[in-house]
Amino acid sequence: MQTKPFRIGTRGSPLALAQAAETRARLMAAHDLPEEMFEIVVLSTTGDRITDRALSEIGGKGMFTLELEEKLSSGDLDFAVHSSKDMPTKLPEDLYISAYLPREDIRDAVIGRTAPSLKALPDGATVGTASLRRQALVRRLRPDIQVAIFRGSVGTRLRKLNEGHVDATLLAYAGLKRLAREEVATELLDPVDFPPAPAQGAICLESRIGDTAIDDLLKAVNDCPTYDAVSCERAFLAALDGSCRTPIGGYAICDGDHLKFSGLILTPDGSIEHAVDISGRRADAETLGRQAGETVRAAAGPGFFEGWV
Ligand SMILES: NCc1[nH]cc(CCC(=O)O)c1CC(=O)O
Repeated sequence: MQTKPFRIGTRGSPLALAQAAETRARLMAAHDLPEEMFEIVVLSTTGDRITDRALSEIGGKGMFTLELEEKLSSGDLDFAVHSSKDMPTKLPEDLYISAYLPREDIRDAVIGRTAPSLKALPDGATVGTASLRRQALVRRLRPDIQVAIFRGSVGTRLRKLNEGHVDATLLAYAGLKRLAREEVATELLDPVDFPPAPAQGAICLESRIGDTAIDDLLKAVNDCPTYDAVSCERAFLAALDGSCRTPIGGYAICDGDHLKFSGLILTPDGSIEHAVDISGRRADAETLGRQAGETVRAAAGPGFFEGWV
């Protein structure tokens, strides 16, 4: 029996800490363990330190995970808690995603200052976001809207909005809910015309391959529909080479043994897009995601992924 506390790795942002606390609470309940059996170890990542540039400029996704993964590989952590959306599609060879917690709401929220919805924003309004996907999807609906790069924690972004730098900002509703700030949302965007980022709203747990004691611990809190849906979405991203430089949206929904996936890639100005819809057996979640990725990749042609940074 384990007597030392399990070491849970997390970033230090308020959202990351809330997610680590939720994970610990679920594990305590699933295994009837006291809080002292879990030590939350906070690490700062490159993505936390560099907040003045778009993520696509500083190298994209690994920026939020690298430092945690190094400490997992060296055995200094037992597992790490991540927003699945921030995970690169390729993981270090010795690590894997061992569990997904039940998914939160997948939608993006508008937090409007001068108007409540994207449609109602004034002509030429400015929306703050650093996400290429959100920029492209906003411009697709409202080509007159200007985009301002907006990074930092959820709290920082809400503060910048309230200071009047922009008319509105966009955030994952899941993050707002986990921070008990959902009342700031003025519009929830329908995934059909505003597809979320692959894996949005899902917390994942990453651990060492072959660490059976940790597998047994984490398996108890895994949510199978989330696992299949997010695996499909990540396979879609991987097939598109998931660079942060291409706006990509997509979401899978499990319905009994079935899974439906809708994906979209678009140019940064939202003027050209390629969409895909696919459905099949949940057991084939990853294959379906990969096929969807290959389908839009072929439809777009090689030139689509070049020509901008
Ligand atoms: N990179 C930031 C990030 N990573 C995960 C979330 C939200 C929570 C989630 O999607 O699980 C956010 C903030 C946002 O997009 O508003």
